[in-house]
Amino acid sequence: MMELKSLSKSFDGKPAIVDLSLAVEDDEYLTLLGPSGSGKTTLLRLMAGLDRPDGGQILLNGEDVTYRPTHTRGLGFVQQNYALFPHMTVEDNVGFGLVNRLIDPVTDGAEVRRRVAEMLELVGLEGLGGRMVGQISGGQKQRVSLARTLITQPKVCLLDEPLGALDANLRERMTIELRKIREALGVTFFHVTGNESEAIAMGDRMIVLDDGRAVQIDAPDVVFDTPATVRVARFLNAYNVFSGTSEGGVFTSGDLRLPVPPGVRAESAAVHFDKAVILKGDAKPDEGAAIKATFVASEFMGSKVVYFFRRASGGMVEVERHLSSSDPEVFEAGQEVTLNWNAADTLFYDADGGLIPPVKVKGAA
Ligand SMILES: Nc1ncnc2c1ncn2[C@@H]1O[C@H](COP(=O)(O)OP(=O)(O)OP(=O)(O)O)[C@@H](O)[C@H]1O
Repeated sequence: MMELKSLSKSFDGKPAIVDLSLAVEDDEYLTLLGPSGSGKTTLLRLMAGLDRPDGGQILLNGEDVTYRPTHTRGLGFVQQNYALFPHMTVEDNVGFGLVNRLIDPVTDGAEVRRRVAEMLELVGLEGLGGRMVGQISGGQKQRVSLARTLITQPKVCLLDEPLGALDANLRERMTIELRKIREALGVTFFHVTGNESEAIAMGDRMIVLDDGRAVQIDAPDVVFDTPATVRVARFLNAYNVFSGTSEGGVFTSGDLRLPVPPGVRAESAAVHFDKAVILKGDAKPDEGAAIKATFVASEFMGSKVVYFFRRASGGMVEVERHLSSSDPEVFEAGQEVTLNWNAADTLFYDADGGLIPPVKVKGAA
């Protein structure tokens, strides 16, 4: 098990990691999601021993490794740019770490070949061992990079945006394969991503990093159902967020009016893209939340369609429909609609952006 205790790191007086604590369990798939500049790479570099923290501790199985050199930590690091040797074959790249490591190098050529072949098979590269790195595709380079790290049998494997350079199709396939490879080896993966769908699909748990702080650590479905802060809700790219004010038990944002428990001062409301129904013309909304909007555009994205509307009171709203549940609806540009959802599906956030724990309120279905 790896434990991070109150880690902090600043660059030129500007905090990059702030008081971050986390326990990474054995045999788990953790994803770290955060916007650009939130400190993801910095955190990985601290864990790997490539940078020193200003404060805090890193423990590996109870042992303090905070200032131990990288190669003694038993960690693997798959870097963003693959960092392969272009003048070597795939086989030599994969075997390199095994042959050249400082501690316990493998010197028996037959043993190296056997382990390289085993690893190439695991990552789906059998038959390509003799190719030069320049003669394989981006997705294959990604696998070589992974194989090269995994062959050294790390206890924890750090992956810095490992699928970032791949096209959407390949990324989807590798998402499934990474999970399978991890499960086959029983090694812990700590996978950094800026992509929210990747974080949901891959991990047993996800950590959301915002401005150097771990603002939420939970199972992916919990993060998606109840983002801990309004910034997380925005960042997940799955919620419409409305800024407003609360008075006398009512939250108001333009024409949106929603009951909130007395004394609650919500300043933002968020509703998931897939919660609203779209009512055309004069159709009366159900009780609950309703806003007037006009149709702007729609976008087909594989198994779903996303509709974009402009609110009468300003700002854009998105509604998502999964095509397995209905055929796509057709709207004309500028067509007036009412977006209507169950008030109980709304999350509220306070002035500091913190989630107000959901409670049943009057008017909610
Ligand atoms: N060596 C450095 N010197 C000075 N500032 C740095 C250094 N490394 C990172 N930073 C700063 O620390 C903050 C966090 O950077 P980091 O690279 O960890 O973010 P990130 O979440 O990995 O971003 P991205 O997704 O864009 O790679 C940023 O403000 C960055 O400018």
